[in-house]
Parts: sequence; structure tokens; C-alpha cells
Amino acid sequence: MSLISSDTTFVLGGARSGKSRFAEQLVVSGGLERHYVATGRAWDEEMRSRIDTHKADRGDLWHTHEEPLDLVGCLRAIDGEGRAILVDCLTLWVTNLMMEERDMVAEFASLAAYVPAARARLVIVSNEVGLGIVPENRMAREFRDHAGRLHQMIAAEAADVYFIAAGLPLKMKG
Ligand SMILES: Nc1nc2c(ncn2[C@@H]2O[C@H](COP(=O)(O)OP(=O)(O)OP(=O)(O)O)[C@@H](O)[C@H]2O)c(=O)[nH]1
Repeated sequence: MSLISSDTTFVLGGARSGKSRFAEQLVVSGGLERHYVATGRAWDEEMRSRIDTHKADRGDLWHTHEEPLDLVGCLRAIDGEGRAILVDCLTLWVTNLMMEERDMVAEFASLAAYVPAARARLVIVSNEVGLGIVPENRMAREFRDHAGRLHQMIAAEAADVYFIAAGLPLKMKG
């Protein structure tokens, strides 16, 4: 765990748990310049329409950045005092890295090192995917393991950690 104090909040939850809305509210209530980093890609029409709805709901006060792979590079480029950056979400980033056969250990280490060094306030969202039965599919098992390891690393660096279920936040750290 880093000794540098971080102003990062990590928000974990299941699908449709309300985690993104909770994270957005955290950013809005902070009153800083708002940046949204989306790691998701629109792979079909339904996803495109979801993304359009999310963009419209956020409104003009947000700067949107779409970065499926180079998350740390993107954060570096927009980092700065007086800014809040919402990253939504880590599990989509993990999926994209796996698809491109990237070095997961190096990528995770790079993000975990970046968190305490960020000048902006970070709010990082991810899906808790480890609560169900063990998947039959090997890639799904690997994905679950990667996500679990990354979550532990980010939670260790974050000042606050929340778990969201049924729209309700449970504070786990901070
Ligand atoms: N590319 C892109 N993706 C976006 C944008 N806004 C939102 N998204 C993606 O949409 C995803 C969230 O969408 P949903 O599937 O509707 O929400 P969910 O995460 O299941 O539900 P909640 O837990 O309630 O937040 C995020 O992980 C983002 O990556 C955007 O502007 N561009």
C-alpha cells in the first residue's frame, strides 16, 4: 500500500446496481471540473444507444474521453488540480486488455502506481464479478481472477471504497 495520500474513491457494484449514478453524484457534489473516462466500446446498436443516453444524461458540464486501452495515458493527459475524473469502468478495461493480449501485471501495476500520484480527484468504478459460481469457461475464470486482483490493488490505494447493491452504498473503507 502506498504512503502517499490519495483522494481517490473506488466504487464497486454489480450490473445495474446504481454504481455509475452514485459515482457521478460524488463528482458533481465535489464542484470540480468534471471529466468522464469511458473504457467501454459500442460493439452494437443497443450499446451505442445506451452510451448516447448516458452522454445526454450527463449533460454539457462533463468532458467525455473514450479510451478502451491506454487508461493511464488518458488519465495523465487530463490530470490536473481542480479536476475530478470519473473512470467507468475497470472491468471493461480488463476485457479490452485481455482481447488485445496485453501484459496484465504491468498494466495493473501502472494504474495502481498512478492512483496515489494523481493531482485530480479520481472516482473509479468497477463491476464486482466474483460473487457467482465458478464459470465453466476458462477465459471467464481468468477474467474474474484479473478483475479480483485489480480490485484489491485499487482498493488498497483508494482513500474511500464503496460497494453498491440495489442502489444503496455500503462504505467499506474511509
Ligand atoms: N464509450 C462510451 N461509453 C460510455 C459513455 N458513457 C457511459 N459509457 C459506458 O456505459 C457503461 C455503463 O452503462 P450501463 O451498462 O448502462 O450501466 P451499468 O454499469 O450496468 O449500471 P449501473 O451499475 O447502474 O451503473 C460504462 O461502463 C461506460 O463504459 C460514453 O460517453 N462513451
